[in-house]
Amino acid sequence: MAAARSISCVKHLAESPNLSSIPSNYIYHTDPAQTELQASIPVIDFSLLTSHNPHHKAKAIHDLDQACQDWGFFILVNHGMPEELRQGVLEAAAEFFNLSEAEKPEFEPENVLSPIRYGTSFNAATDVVFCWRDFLKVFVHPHFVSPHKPQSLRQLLPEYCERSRDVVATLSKAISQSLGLEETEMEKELELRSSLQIFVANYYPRCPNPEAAMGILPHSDHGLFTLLIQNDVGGLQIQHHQRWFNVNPPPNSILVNTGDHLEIFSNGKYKSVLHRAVVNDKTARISIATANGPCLDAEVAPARRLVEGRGGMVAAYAAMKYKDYLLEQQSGQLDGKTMLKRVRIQN
Ligand SMILES: O=C(O)CCC(=O)C(=O)O
Ligand SMILES: [Fe+2]
Repeated sequence: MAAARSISCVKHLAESPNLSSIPSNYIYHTDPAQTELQASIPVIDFSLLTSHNPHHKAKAIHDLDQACQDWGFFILVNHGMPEELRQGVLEAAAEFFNLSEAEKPEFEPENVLSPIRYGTSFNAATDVVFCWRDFLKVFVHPHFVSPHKPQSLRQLLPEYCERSRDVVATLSKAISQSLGLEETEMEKELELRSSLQIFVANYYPRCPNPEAAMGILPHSDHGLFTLLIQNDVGGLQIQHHQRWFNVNPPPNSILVNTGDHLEIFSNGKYKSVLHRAVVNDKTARISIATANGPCLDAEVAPARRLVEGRGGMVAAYAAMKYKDYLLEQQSGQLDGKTMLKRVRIQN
């Protein structure tokens, strides 16, 4: 059922003929949006993570470990995702946002756990500063749903999401090993067979004052790994050593970032990374961020074998059900890593 009050999307606002500057509730005062710094993000050759050559595989796992520790971000190449599928999903997302204003309200949600959520900003009900962004979020696993239109999205979504989960399954095995655990330990403890996967399409229209607005405010993602693709328009920035860096991924690659639940599971070895999206005055940007987390009912804590026994580390995070974490994080305002700090134990 659609929400009682229809939201006003930023795409519609941006396309109004006389818009020369952004309304004041979109003005972001905290930090300048622009930076000259270009990130040199580590590149991981995905095919080597499943190599039959043990040296190649060990080297790839080592590189992944370093990338997650240093940046919390990496570029995946040789990932096996067909280029037509990547492009097709981006075009299908564009078609969704191009549906008429009369066609989209049926996708407005009742609450933050509704399986299909079309909206604007982050949480328009509570946001103080609005993001220059419209979004579509679809819960695609463990129970697959899809908006019934556009047809192209309905057709491509199952394969895109399944292939993304395959990528994440391989990453989870590699990360288990780089934590010194058995290959399947993460999968078992976090019940990844019923993992929550959310397909998020972001639409950032052209903006008349790009330096004063923000597409998505600084945040870390709640899950384990987010897979990100974009149309050929840049805008993603990540924080590294307290400074913001632009990220310009090579064509045909997938960007991956680590989320809060990887930080918790690894007991702080792999910190979730702060990122945000800036906007521009030339071209609309579309990104697809597929969030891959534990099972909603999993009680997440640092991996048991890391913290148990005599030689174990002290647990730095309290256990919390993923569903409760998600509900709390998504119900408020997007605010850096505030939610993660709530489960962090001050030792
Ligand atoms: O659009 C981007 O590059 C980032 C999107 C993002 O961070 C998200 O959807 O969580
Ligand atoms: Fe994100």
